[in-house]
Amino acid sequence: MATLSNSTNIFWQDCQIGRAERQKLLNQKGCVVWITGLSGSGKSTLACSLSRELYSRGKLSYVLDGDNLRHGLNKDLGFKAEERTENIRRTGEVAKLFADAGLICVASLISPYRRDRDTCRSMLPDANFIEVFMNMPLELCEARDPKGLYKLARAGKIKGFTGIDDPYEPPLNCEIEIKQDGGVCPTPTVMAGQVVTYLEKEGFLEH
Ligand SMILES: Nc1ncnc2c1ncn2[C@@H]1O[C@H](COP(=O)(O)OS(=O)(=O)O)[C@@H](OP(=O)(O)O)[C@H]1O
Ligand SMILES: Nc1ncnc2c1ncn2[C@@H]1O[C@H](COP(=O)(O)OP(=O)(O)O)[C@@H](O)[C@H]1O
Repeated sequence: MATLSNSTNIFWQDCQIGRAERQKLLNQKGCVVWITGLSGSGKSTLACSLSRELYSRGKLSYVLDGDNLRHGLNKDLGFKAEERTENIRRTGEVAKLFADAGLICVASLISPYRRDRDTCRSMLPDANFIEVFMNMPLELCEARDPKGLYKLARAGKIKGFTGIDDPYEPPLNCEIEIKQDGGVCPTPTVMAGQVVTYLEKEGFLEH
């Protein structure tokens, strides 16, 4: 990774129209819904379903998907631990800006390391960071394998694949946990409903 020098002599610039005004306009409160879990656990599926459900209620959201960000903003980053850390940090900073814009920002990344997720949490007022853990067994994710990546990882053709030969650290204190019920995965609509219920209860869907 390139070493960047720190900026000096910089000053924060305030503006008359701020977060409060934007939130009033949108009749909602900006926040970050951070979805973490193994590849294939259903992060993108939940993110899209949630965004659709919020849209149908007239609420503005924006999805930051790990795979998509790696096509642009984070295209210079690979999957070494320090590159994942930088990937999460940058995404956290962007998510913070979206939340400041008044949007419900839905970030869906594996984000395998607890410390990196906690760093993003610390960028926002605590209640505004909602961590959603896709608690799906590795066996299920591997059986789904929609991109064939687990197969490649098992064959040793991808090194450092999360859950196979790179660690995933589950959250210790997440706000929402999505898991199987009696061995059955909830449908995308039910998963999204669980998050919407939380957002509603915590007052994010009104000003
Ligand atoms: N080594 C390795 N480990 C894990 N995942 C890998 C790897 N190589 C490629 N991929 C693909 O990259 C997607 C994960 O990108 P993320 O930005 O979410 O990863 S991370 O948060 O930085 O760990 C992930 O997408 P999802 O399957 O949607 O999670 C994979 O498709
Ligand atoms: N709740 C669900 N019920 C059934 N299949 C699901 C569910 N969530 C995700 N899937 C399927 O599992 C696969 C992986 O989902 P995806 O959202 O791409 O996971 P991730 O973003 O975590 O890699 C996809 O084929 C998707 O259709």
